[in-house]
Amino acid sequence: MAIVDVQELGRVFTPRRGAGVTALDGVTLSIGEGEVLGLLGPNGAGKTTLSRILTTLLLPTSGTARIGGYDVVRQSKEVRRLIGLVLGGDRGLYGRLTARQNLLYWGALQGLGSRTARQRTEEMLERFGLGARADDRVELFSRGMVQRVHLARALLSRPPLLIMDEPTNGMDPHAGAGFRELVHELKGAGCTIVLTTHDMHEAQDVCTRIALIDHGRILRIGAAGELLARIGAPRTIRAEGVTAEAAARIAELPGTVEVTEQGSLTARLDGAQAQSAALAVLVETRATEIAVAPPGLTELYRTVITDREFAL
Ligand SMILES: Nc1ncnc2c1ncn2[C@@H]1O[C@H](COP(=O)(O)OP(=O)(O)OP(=O)(O)O)[C@@H](O)[C@H]1O
Repeated sequence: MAIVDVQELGRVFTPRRGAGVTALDGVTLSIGEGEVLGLLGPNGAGKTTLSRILTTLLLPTSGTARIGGYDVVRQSKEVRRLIGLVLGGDRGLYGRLTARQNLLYWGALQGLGSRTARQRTEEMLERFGLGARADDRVELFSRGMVQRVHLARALLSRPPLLIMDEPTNGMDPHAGAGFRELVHELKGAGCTIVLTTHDMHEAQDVCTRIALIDHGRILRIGAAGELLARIGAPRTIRAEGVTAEAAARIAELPGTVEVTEQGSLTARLDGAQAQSAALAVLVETRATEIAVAPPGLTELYRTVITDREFAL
């Protein structure tokens, strides 16, 4: 059964003056129970807008979204009981309150009852390694610690659906790995997760499906393996000790998409023929550390999302 059902969802931001911005442009999407759906796309693609509508923080201007059968606009109270929201960065916590106070306060807002709220707060502080700093004000925490408080808060009411907007933003590699373990664990417990991230490795590791979004539209949606097979994304060959002549020969092979050289070489190659030819050149010219990497989400992303001019 679908826990999230989105039909032709749209959101236009209309400023007082000037043209409106279409942040979401007719998104249709269904998410089954126990899925982990990754939302990937460039800055300004519409991912946060979609998350905010699903969590009832923002109204759509067209279309519908239902969570557990409840409409996010007309039945927002029921929807809020089903979701936990994890935001990136400093949004959404009370800096002047301690970690423990933030969790207790949130538990009260969720109507948990003081005994349950206290019990779960202690559980969460322990689980996220916040015990030693539980009575420090959150504004004194590092970004990674703030993220752990966010996660603890979202899980306090044990919601069946978690919406996470860049939850690992600012986490160190250890905390990031801990986060991925947590997602696997939650998935095992039947939790459904919508995860916005710019981290392709994280998405590939934890997501059961990926939605690539740009200009407010879903461009591709499916399991990473399926999407990769469909587009035939280029493979990457890396090598060390590559001569300038070898790099030039590889750059000229039909099927070479890109060659970068910085003492070592990285070539993106389309098709088996280009790959074999490049390997032959590398072996012949005695390159070392030759490695072929299968296409991953980075290649998918680069193929589907057209380059944008970098604009601030
Ligand atoms: N309150 C707002 N008023 C006007 N425009 C907005 C508002 N919120 C978002 N937008 C615009 O809507 C578009 C989509 O923004 P959104 O924040 O959803 O993107 P995103 O995919 O989450 O980007 P990022 O990866 O940078 O977080 C952007 O063009 C953005 O400028």
